[in-house]
Amino acid sequence: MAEQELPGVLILDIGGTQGVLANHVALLKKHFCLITMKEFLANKKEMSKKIQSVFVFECRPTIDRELLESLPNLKVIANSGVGVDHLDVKMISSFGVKVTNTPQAVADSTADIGMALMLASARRLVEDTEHFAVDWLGVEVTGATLGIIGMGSIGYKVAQRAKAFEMKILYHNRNRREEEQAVGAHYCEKMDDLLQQSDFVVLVVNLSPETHKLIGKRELGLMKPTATLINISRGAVIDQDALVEALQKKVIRAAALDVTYPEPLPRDHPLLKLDNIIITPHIGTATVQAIHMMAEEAITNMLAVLNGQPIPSELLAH
Ligand SMILES: O=C(O)C(=O)CO
Repeated sequence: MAEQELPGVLILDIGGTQGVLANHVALLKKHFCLITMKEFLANKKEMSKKIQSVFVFECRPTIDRELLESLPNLKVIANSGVGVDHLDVKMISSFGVKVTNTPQAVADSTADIGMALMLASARRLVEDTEHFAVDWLGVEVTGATLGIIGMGSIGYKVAQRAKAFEMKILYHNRNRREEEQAVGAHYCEKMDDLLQQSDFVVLVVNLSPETHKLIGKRELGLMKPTATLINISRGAVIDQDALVEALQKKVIRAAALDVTYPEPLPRDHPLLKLDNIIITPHIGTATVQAIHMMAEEAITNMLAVLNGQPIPSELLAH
């Protein structure tokens, strides 16, 4: 098929690294005529009619009303990544445009980062050796109690991994999950119960008005002084000021965060001055395999919308 016959996809800010860009571009090119933001802005009149899909790389760019108004043939915005807190799904849906994400593609790599952070914090893998020389005892993950807040596809993958570590698994979720039995997870209807009982608490919820600052001073105060808080969801799920205070006063043992707000943190941020914290730069999906699968899942979603077929991962406006 000639390139001009393929449906047009506007690609928005495909992340930072050339590796990501090349991988996504190669896959997208098989099915779409690629239009960059630069090309779109240079020739809006012609390009706007061609564009039927927008491909968004993870949580970086947002889509505003003005862009939507300028794309009369737009049918789908495909987010590459699971979190869509950067997109106003309700507003986008009001234009008759579908929004999709990639929950399957990100689940393993993000769960791995959760486990990596838990182990690194528990066994103090990234502390400087000078400090380590005087105080080197970590804590065991094996047999400890893990509290998972948010049991979606990533939370469940964390539970599967934790089972292999013989952890006692508690979870809190909007709904009880049938799969809990397969991983031996116990449902805590009240998040407070989970916070009080867990040695490690991992946050895997979507960011929404309900989960914004879900973990604040009160919740940190409920946790054991020996407990560790791990965040692989979105930074704003934690009240960061409260976390700084809790870590300074040793209200909890430690924290390990793959996500913060903002990202990255300013160099003088108080979280960066603590020694009982590990911070990684939002690398939940930063693997060759995940990036590839995310593009594939996003493409499947886009093609389903354009071909009028059932959409595997559609997000509905609430
Ligand atoms: O998929 C996402 O939205 C992520 O942030 C994974 O880390």
